[in-house]
Amino acid sequence: MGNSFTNLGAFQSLHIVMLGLDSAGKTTVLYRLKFNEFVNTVPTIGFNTEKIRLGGAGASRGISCHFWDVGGQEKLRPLWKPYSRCTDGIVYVVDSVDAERLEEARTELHKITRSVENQGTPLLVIANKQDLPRALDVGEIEKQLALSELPPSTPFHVQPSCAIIGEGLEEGMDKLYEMIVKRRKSLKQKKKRP
Ligand SMILES: Nc1nc2c(ncn2[C@@H]2O[C@H](COP(=O)(O)OP(=O)(O)OP(=O)(O)O)[C@@H](O)[C@H]2O)c(=O)[nH]1
Ligand SMILES: [Mg+2]
Repeated sequence: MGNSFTNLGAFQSLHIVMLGLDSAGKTTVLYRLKFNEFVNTVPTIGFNTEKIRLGGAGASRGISCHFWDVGGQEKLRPLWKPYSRCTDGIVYVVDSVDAERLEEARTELHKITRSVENQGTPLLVIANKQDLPRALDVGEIEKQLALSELPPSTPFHVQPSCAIIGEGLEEGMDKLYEMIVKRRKSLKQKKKRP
């Protein structure tokens, strides 16, 4: 017997794209989720992709995801749009210490969520590097990224994390998964209506 969450997980793999400025910690998050250990990274030129079965004890446990982690350097950002097309969810990783570049992070995030193909796609913002002194808290990150100005159709959650030790990542993926399931249910109901 399964509930609607496990049923969704049994039949398909979720397509998740991971975006964010260079050095935010995307690749560290990717390999943390994949191997449950710290992997020393180099800047991503192009993208990394991994199929990952989520762990933890929450709603997303056992769910298969196909992650695309796209490099965040400025010259690579034109890749973000094609990689984020028709995904089930967007993970946007932010360096919570890099206050100077939060405005840039905000501009890029709003560009991607405004794109027609991404209307309604659930968004998980990872406020990463919370282990460092002077890391901005979730409320401040939410404000600086102007999340209240995202398109009203975009469900989002902000998750504090430290990708080095993996803190917060499972909770974040649970939230993203719950938003994805909710969206699928409402799309299904809309289709049923005459
Ligand atoms: N202190 C701390 N450092 C972190 C954390 N997450 C990642 N880092 C470090 O931040 C640096 C950049 O991490 P990456 O994962 O390579 O960043 P990225 O977002 O993939 O960067 P690009 O590939 O250039 O887009 C590395 O030195 C990581 O070890 C964290 O939670 N805390
Ligand atoms: Mg990378």
